[in-house]
Amino acid sequence: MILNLDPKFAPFQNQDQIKSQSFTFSGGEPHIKIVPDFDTNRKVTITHRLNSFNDLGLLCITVDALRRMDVKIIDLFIPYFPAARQDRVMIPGEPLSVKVYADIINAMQLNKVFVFDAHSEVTPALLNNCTVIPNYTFIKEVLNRIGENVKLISPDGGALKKIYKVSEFLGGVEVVECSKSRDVKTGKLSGFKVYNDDLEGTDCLIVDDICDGGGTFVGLAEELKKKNAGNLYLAVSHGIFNKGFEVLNCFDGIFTTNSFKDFEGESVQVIGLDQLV
Ligand SMILES: O=P(O)(O)OC[C@H]1O[C@H](OP(=O)(O)OP(=O)(O)O)[C@H](O)[C@@H]1O
Repeated sequence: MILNLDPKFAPFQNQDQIKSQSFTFSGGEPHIKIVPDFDTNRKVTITHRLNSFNDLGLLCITVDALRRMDVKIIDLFIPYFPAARQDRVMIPGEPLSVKVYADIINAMQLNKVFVFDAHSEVTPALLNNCTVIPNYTFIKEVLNRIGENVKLISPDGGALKKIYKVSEFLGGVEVVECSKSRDVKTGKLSGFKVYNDDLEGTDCLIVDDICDGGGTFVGLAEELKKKNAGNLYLAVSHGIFNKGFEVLNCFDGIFTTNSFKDFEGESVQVIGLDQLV
């Protein structure tokens, strides 16, 4: 049975649904009332866009409520894993945030945790019983929309590990490897390299897990344009887009899923996870 915690994010509609109402008390604490009209011997899958500690609070009390109703088997589907990029301590004094979230979720003793296109191998390594849902069907749907005559562009080493698997799934679409460098002291992006000189007129699809401010992709697009690439497209599993879409106007098409939020009316094509999992 499915228990959706975010009314705007409701995948798995073809399965039996548990009714609930969540709200926030005036003091800021989350609360939920689950309608106890279902067979608690059945497995419950909670779906939740868990983007922050506030969302984690609602998840914690929901699991508590289900346990008090004697639900034994609980799965969790959280497409975007918060702080997945804080998967290493770069300088003393920083937290290992991804582990903090993982430890709290592990303490809930869930049956399975499903994450969509995890940022790195650290997230599934830290989470008990974690299954990572790959981005293959998402990228396949993007190619359905833009055509298959493109090269897949991997922005950096992190993306590279995954993009060859995407290519294999798609029947061997060509991959172009790239790298980005950061200033050691400030962590700011300082340069990009594209390891393919034969891109004249070639349509390119940059594939990555997250677009946050977009600096990675704007910088890479400039390098691709220097090589006279054709149309440029961007596909990211998790769209944060904190600087909006104006900064990304070098792209002929931007694609994401609704793992983080909805982006209604924005200059991005959102492919719902309900179509992909
Ligand atoms: O839109 P932006 O603000 O440019 O951020 C997007 C980039 O950030 C993440 O990688 P990150 O640089 O954290 O990769 P790393 O873990 O390999 O350092 C993500 O995988 C993208 O490549």
